[in-house]
Amino acid sequence: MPDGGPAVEVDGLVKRFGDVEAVRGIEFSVAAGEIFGFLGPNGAGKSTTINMLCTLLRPTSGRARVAGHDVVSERDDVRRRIGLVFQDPTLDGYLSGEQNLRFHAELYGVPRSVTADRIAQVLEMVGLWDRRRDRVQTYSGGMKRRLEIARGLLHSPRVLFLDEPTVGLDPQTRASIWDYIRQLKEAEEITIFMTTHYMDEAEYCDRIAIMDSGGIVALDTPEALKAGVGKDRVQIRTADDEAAIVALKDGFGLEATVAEGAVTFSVASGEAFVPRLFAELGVPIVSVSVSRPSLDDVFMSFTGSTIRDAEASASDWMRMAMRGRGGR
Ligand SMILES: Nc1ncnc2c1ncn2[C@@H]1O[C@H](COP(=O)(O)OP(=O)(O)OP(=O)(O)O)[C@@H](O)[C@H]1O
Repeated sequence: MPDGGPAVEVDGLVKRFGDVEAVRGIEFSVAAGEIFGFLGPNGAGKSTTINMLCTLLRPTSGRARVAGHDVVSERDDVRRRIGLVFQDPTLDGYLSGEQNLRFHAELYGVPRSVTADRIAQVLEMVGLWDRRRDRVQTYSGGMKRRLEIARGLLHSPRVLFLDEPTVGLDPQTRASIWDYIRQLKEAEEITIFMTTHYMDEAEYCDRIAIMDSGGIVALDTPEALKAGVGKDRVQIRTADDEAAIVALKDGFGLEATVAEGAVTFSVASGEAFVPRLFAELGVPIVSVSVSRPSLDDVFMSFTGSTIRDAEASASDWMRMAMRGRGGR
């Protein structure tokens, strides 16, 4: 990558599948050394974008450069400089962890003289050195994912693409994978481009792009995105929720609903609003909590649904589509 150049540069990138425009002319760049997160509901176009950046899919139009090289005209240069960790595991279960890595090193032309050291280094980094001689089929889900990350790093890529690196793992394993990702950023000066469905994980990214219906609808740091929502979430427990909802509407012009067992609404400067609420609501308040906007609120404000609702409706749609095809 030319010194100081962006790790990923995308300009007017489009991908069409027949009538479906999966990616509609997106534009962004990722600086070297960033952890960049891609968020969006199912079908938003995230995988299609990543696949184009990884040279696995040819763009319909537009341009993308990864690690300083064009993904179409300099495909092999891009491939040598990227690491991939995708959702579908591609490890060989009959081989040991170490053998899997050795095989990959040969495939990528890692010089023989450095292979052993490099394998030891990445296995140590993901905490699998002690299990290196065991067959991969005896590994837990989390260990397999860690081995995949080690493999993605073996040839010292400049950009590591991670597609849902922690999906399906328990919270503890997710947390440890994130520890590795952060260590990695420190140790290898690598750029990390990832997709996730977990909002708490998106918080760890330096910047986030939210994708919806083939376009990028927001792109900024998690803090700036949250600040952009501009409103705090207030939840009150009251003696009479129905009366409180009416009083909020009539007295303050606020739309409230019951969520998580509490009357919930959004207001600018929530903490400053609370004294007024106690003084003027006219319905006894039992307790109150004020929270800053979360990335969920950001996602909601740009896509009109929570990421969980978006997933639920996508799976409902899939079910309906299956029924429509007689796949009941
Ligand atoms: N090979 C393909 N042929 C036809 N349509 C496709 C193909 N791949 C993706 N699509 C369509 O392109 C759109 C974007 O899909 P994509 O997989 O990129 O979304 P996504 O954001 O990665 O979703 P998910 O979170 O489910 O992986 C969808 O409408 C999808 O049906």
